[in-house]
Amino acid sequence: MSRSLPNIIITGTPGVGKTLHCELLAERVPGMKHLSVNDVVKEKECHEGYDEEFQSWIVDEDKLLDTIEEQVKAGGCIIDWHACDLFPKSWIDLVVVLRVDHTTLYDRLKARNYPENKLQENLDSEIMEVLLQEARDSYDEEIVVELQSNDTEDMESNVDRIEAWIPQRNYGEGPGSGRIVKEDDYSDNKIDISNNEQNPKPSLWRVLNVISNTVPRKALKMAHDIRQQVNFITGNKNKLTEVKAILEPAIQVDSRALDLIEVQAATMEEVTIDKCRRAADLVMGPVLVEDTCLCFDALNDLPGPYILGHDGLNKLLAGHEDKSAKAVCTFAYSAGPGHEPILFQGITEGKIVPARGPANFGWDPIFEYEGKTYAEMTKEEKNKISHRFKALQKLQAWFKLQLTT
Ligand SMILES: O=c1nc[nH]c2c1ncn2[C@H]1C[C@H](O)[C@@H](COP(=O)(O)OP(=O)(O)OP(=O)(O)O)O1
Ligand SMILES: [Mg+2]
Repeated sequence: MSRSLPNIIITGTPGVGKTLHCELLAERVPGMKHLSVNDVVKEKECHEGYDEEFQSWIVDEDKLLDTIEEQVKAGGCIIDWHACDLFPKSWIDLVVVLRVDHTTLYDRLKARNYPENKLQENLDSEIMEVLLQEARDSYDEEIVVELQSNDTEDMESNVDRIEAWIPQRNYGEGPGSGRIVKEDDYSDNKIDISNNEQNPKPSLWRVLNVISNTVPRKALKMAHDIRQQVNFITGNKNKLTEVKAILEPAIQVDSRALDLIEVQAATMEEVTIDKCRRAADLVMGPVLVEDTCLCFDALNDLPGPYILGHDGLNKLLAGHEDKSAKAVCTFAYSAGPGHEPILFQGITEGKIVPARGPANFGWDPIFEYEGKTYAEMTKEEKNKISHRFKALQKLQAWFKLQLTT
């Protein structure tokens, strides 16, 4: 079906200025209308509800396409959304991907009060050209244009260019019929992505976090599918609670309570590796295990894994001046039976004191760090400085790396 006015997608990372571009263009060009997908999704309820975990409306893509089909087929739509791959190729004549400098984007998102982590994901995504890549993967190369959008001058000139391209022909006659650009017109705007292949492919996790508050169902499903998960094998409920508090929601923590035999070995690393192998064999799948040691400097790192009640621990040090101690946490992750465990260790240095604070978890009341025993701290406080937290930080960094390589 041909149309006298083209359909244009204006896309890009949140904060690049999509909506301003769309509004300006719609004002300038008679017959062209701004179609904000965020608004349509909410007003026409083209969603399957709200995903609390990702803080996003889950877009029902079929319903969205049905809702806008008639309008789009008539032509003259300026489609405003951060995702573009769901619109049928035959509907679209031009895809404009707006780009912005990192510092400018940072300032804009900061002004929108984005939380720091979401802000960082958006910056990463812009740097990694996630949305440009999506546009290039979804449409013929010649209808995808990348334009800089750093200030009002850029915006004016972008809108001029798009406007100048509009009154050309009947659109929708086939691929590339709405070709806009002579390459050299835009050479100054082109970012060299020729070596993009070498960059780690941006993960869907990132793509998803880019999204402000509506998200295609497909993307959400993939995000849930690739969301990282561990099966933490432990007999200790307190450990599990802490591990969940530290890792979730980035990494989902499932658990099985199995009492694993801890072999006595020369080093705590060996103890943990052995425990991890046994666990992997037992559940026949990927596992995470952990072993905690308390090491007293005066006793040459004893008692190590041989932890007693805390009275006993205090008595051990009775004759010693030096009460300094290290809490050492060693996690081991195995991808399954036969896979070599990978270790992540965290150490917090403190000292052993007479018990203070509630006796909820092992030796928490006698391990003092910067004036407070673990037991005197809130959960949040402990989980920011503990041996367990430090080890899990390393684990998280490693998991993140697995996603991008
Ligand atoms: O943050 C901690 N704060 C206080 N006490 C702690 C902590 N972390 C471990 N602990 C205690 C529990 C156990 O008495 C011993 C370590 O033994 P450890 O073998 O690692 O733990 P576990 O046998 O209770 O659980 P698991 O099934 O994971 O082996 O130190
Ligand atoms: Mg144990």
